[in-house]
Amino acid sequence: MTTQSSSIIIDGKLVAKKIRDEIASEVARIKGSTGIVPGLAVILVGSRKDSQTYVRNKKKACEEVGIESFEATLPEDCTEEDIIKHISDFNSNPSVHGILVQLPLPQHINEEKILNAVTIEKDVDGFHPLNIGRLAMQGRDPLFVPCTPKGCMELLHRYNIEIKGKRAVVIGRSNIVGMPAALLLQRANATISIVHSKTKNPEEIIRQADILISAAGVPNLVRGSWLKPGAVVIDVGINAVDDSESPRGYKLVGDVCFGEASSVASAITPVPGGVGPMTIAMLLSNTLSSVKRIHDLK
Ligand SMILES: Nc1nc2c(c(=O)[nH]1)N[C@@H](CN(C=O)c1ccc(C(=O)N[C@@H](CCC(=O)O)C(=O)O)cc1)CN2
Repeated sequence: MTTQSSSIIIDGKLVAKKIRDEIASEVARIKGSTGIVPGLAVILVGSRKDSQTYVRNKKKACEEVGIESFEATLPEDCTEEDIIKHISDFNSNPSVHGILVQLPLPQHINEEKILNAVTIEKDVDGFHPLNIGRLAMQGRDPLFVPCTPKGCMELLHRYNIEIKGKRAVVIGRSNIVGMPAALLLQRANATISIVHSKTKNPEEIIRQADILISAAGVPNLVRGSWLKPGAVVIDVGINAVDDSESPRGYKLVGDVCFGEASSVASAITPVPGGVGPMTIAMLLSNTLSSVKRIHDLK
């Protein structure tokens, strides 16, 4: 007889709501005691529907917690200089405590040049090379940690999942998720491996994971049989697949076959409703830390 266990579902939507409520109280306390209103500036280039939705959701989340939002929307064919001009204005605007440039940028724009222009003190996305460099170094601390990987770590902490001494595998090595997620797990004293598109026998490495963070962007890549029984699975993938039954014509699925994995893992994040909502909650959290640091508030 085989016993089928089922895993704890890590509810990112619920945790993100709790964090937003905590941030709203803090923002109200700061406003009440100092009159300072935290401000977040978002720069959107082009007209990608998904980016427009994320930016709209960021503005709405700011509004709900009492953070003032600033926005610059630029056309697809704008120049790097146009974007940098807006960044410079926000860098020197004392009402703005956080600045982000929504990614991806159009092909003709040099992402590195743009991200380097955001002052490190307001880099609430944590993408500036100085912040990433500090994250990678022993004994140094970044001013900000990228939001999605920070959200993954927050979920592990809030569900009391021990990281120290565990074997952690990260699938994907992107600058915005995979690489910083691996660095954060290492800083939390896990032993890490990174699996990527050129890795030989990825299943063999993934099967060793006590904690798996998948950020591959490939729908249903990870099968239940690839997991170590009892592993904790954090699925960062948000992949749209055709679905004629959905009004949108598509549905969102993760990198991990949820049905198979949930009978092997001890805990797992769903898609949607897992890591995604944590990204925006962590952005608000970084903006709150920024206003506190800039104004030397407790
Ligand atoms: N400058 C940045 N650009 C991008 C980032 C980022 O952190 N900074 N991350 C992603 C997009 N992103 C935020 O910008 C983001 C992605 C997904 C979600 C989310 O809540 N997803 C939901 C599903 C939403 C849906 O139904 O469509 C979920 O997973 O439950 C929030 C933010 C790339 N660009």
